[in-house]
Amino acid sequence: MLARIKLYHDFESAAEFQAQFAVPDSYMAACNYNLDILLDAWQAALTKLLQTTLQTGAASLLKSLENKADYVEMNVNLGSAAAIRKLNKEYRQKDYVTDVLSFPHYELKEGKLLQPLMPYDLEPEMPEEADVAEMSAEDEERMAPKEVFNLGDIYLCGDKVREQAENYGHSYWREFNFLCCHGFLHVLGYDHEEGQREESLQFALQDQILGNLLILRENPELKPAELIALAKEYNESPCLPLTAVPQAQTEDLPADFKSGFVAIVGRPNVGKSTLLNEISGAYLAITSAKAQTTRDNIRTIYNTKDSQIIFTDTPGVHTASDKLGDYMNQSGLAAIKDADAVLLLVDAAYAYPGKVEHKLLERLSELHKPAILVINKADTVVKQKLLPLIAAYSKLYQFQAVVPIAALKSDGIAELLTEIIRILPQGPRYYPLDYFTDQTERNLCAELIREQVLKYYHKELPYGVAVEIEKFAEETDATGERCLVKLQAAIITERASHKKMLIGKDGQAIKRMASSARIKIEEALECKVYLEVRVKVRENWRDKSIYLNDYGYNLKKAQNRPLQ
Ligand SMILES: Nc1nc2c(ncn2[C@@H]2O[C@H](COP(=O)(O)OP(=O)(O)OP(=O)(O)O)[C@@H](O)[C@H]2O)c(=O)[nH]1
Ligand SMILES: [Zn+2]
Repeated sequence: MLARIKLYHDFESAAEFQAQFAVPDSYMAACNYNLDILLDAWQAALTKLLQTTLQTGAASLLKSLENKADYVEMNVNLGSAAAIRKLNKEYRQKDYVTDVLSFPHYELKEGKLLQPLMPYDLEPEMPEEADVAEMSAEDEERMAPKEVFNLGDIYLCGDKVREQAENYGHSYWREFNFLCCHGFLHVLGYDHEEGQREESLQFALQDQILGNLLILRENPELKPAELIALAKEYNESPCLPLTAVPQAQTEDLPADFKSGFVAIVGRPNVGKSTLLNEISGAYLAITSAKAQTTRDNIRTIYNTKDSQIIFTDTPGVHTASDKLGDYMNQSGLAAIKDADAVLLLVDAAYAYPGKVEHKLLERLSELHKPAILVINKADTVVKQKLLPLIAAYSKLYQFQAVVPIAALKSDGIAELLTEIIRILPQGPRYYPLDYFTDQTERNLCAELIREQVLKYYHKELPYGVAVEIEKFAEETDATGERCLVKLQAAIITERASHKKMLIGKDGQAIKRMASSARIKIEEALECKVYLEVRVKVRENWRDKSIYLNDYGYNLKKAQNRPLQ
């Protein structure tokens, strides 16, 4: 079984192609303005992408096709902005240019056929006539009709590839591959718009597939020699072999394997992020003594032989006073909706149910969610104090368990994990064993800088700060190990007066802050780091959707990509 790409476009010349598909000049120059060479190189890349996508995200489909299909293929159509806009209007009633559109031929859900495979699902293809009178056995084999399984079409808009690559500050190559991968996954029945679980799954797969192919955001643009090498590869082998068993999922799961999504919710400052870090054994979510530290959902994956738990740390639910606050609350509530179980975290010292807890419990009842009451910071009170507290909560909700812990001291974590696994449903291992978080290094660096801002500055200043990583460049040593990361970060603040305070007299304040941030980042990335920080003022950014998007606070992640 082979993976095969059918590549289509209706441009007349290389010049028209370059203009309409917004191809960077470096690509055109690399292939000497010969369109055939460029398309061969893209064809090679897309075939690899299809091979990896199928093996990573459609093992079940490949199993169904094993010994039946000779080719599993995808049509990739390269279109102008106008052509994509027309399709988007015609098929989705959306009158704007979008980046990629997908049209599946079969009904698939997450890489599985929803209906059994029928003989007519495969299309026979006659090989070109051999020009010989007598055929050898080998020729006959070659001349036998081939069975083709055509998955569907994606339409890619070059203008958008160019535009988004520029907006996200990565290469055209990364964006091109990202969008095609995104489109392929839609054709295979992955849909991030359906809910948080679907979103995690699709985005984790995207990361994993592009990671396997080493098509990373921080990589430079494709080099001319690489483009030529790809074109050559395509001419040598236009199709790539498909194996039905994906590399990452060869494990045989026990029949009673349990898995699920677990949301950690509660008011600000109860220790949600501390608990997440404790469970992951890594520092993924920044923490601080100040309330409202976490702004976004962060996931970590906990694996045992018989279970997989996907934890989501959420921003504390509070009374919001701006759009950022709304976003934070919605993130928390959305995590509950898609969870298989919920941990309601409360602080042992101030735990009596208040407005926030009532709101969260209301939500849990509406959705009939199994929940565990987790009383954190148990180290700060005497044991007797816990009993009346437990009684007060038990009146409000039928908890599956009540577990006192001290996240900061690792107390009670094992008991908590046991209780969680007990109440989880049977299910698959959603993520491969080596995937443990959706936190990216880039985002973690931004968060570690924000953590130091929370530590070094007071009053309302830190709450008005966002951090943007403008440059993330890596250097490797002779053995290929990463030895240096050069970071350029912008601290976004909402007022000119805050900018002054951030910088401080002679830049002392920002230097001190940046130097402790650098040390934290070096610990996290395990290599030397150069950090350059500057301050930008964006008036009232917390209340402007456009800035919230820019700084990564967007409920429809996919970095704000429209549904394809
Ligand atoms: N004494 C004690 N302090 C703890 C414990 N767990 C967390 N803390 C402290 O509580 C503070 C808040 O912890 P975070 O993990 O940032 O709290 P959070 O719930 O994530 O807060 P937000 O992100 O603001 O919603 C930090 O100063 C932690 O060190 C604990 O078990 N015992
Ligand atoms: Zn937090």
